[in-house]
Amino acid sequence: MADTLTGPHILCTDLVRIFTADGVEVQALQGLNLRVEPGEMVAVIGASGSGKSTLLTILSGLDTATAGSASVAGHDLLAMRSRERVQYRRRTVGFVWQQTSRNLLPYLTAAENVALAMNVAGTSRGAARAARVDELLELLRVDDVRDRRPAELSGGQQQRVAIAVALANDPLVLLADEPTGELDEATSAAVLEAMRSVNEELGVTTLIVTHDPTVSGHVRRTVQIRDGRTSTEVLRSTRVDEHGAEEHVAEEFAVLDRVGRLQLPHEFVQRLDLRDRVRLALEPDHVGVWPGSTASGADAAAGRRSDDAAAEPSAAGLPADGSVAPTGDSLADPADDLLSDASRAPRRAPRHAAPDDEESR
Ligand SMILES: Nc1ncnc2c1ncn2[C@@H]1O[C@H](COP(=O)(O)OP(=O)(O)OP(=O)(O)O)[C@@H](O)[C@H]1O
Repeated sequence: MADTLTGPHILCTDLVRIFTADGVEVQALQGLNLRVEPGEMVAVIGASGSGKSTLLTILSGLDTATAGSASVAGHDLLAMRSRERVQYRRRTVGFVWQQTSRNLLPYLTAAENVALAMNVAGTSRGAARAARVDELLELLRVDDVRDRRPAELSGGQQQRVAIAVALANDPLVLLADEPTGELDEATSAAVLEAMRSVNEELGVTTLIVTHDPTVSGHVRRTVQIRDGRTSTEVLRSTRVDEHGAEEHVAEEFAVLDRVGRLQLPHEFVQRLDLRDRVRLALEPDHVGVWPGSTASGADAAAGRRSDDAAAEPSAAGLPADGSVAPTGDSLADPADDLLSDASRAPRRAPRHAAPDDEESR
């Protein structure tokens, strides 16, 4: 299928990957939804075992999902035949892995590694290829070590060269799996900044998968993955206040899937002792959620009136459009057993727009 510049560059819908090991099924991805627009730079962050590598392996064309759909730059990853897969991996996407040995050949210099990627894909020759190698090494600020082999480079230089290799064939999408996993904090920050400037200068759509929460400080959008699903998102932006001063703002949102499911943040669930089933109330601009498993929870919900706008410590309020700003981790699937006829109580939507002092972008 031809590449496309219209529509999302990454689109996963209800993506499922089930592994079977020793007769036991493991659901690594449990209906994951993800949409990344052209030119975006997004970090997917999650704890160990949450399904990050499984997602990236599918997006890179090395594995296929059990169910659902996934497309990258117009390529349907579940329907792709082997010939298209080869072209896809050579030209449409570029990869940066955590281990240098997976990114670079040890017996080639930095410049030769970049040139090899073009040679394999047959994308350019002669002077054009040499010029492209120079351009990429300069862009990644490793032109001064172009004639060194990987073992003669620092960890940060190795990853910069790896990024140059990944970009050699001008991919539409750059996929990175823990690209800073083996680097110290300062070097990680420098490599992430290099990826950010590549994203801005070349417009390549970039997806970074990592367990490192500090990566979120280098991207505008962070998607949290938990138990094989996307649970929350943080969007960072810069606003100008009424005095003309710039402030960085981070807003956190719960992710609502196609059928209306969301994961309540773990801290909300714990604070209100929500379990088994909860009560819901639809209000003009939000949805209220109350503990439903005890008589006192039911009574509390039933006793509230819709003109009571005071803050109420035993309920969580969610705007009807799902654009809430819950914080922290989330639990899987609390919405499956929701009761729909709860009594009503309005609540100020806890929309969260806190100034962000970190070096947010
Ligand atoms: N080939 C496999 N066979 C069986 N189970 C697997 C396989 N690959 C992954 N899993 C399981 O799927 C789940 C998700 O694994 P995955 O590697 O995607 O997580 P991750 O978020 O990348 O974790 P980490 O940060 O530790 O690499 C885990 O429970 C893992 O044990």
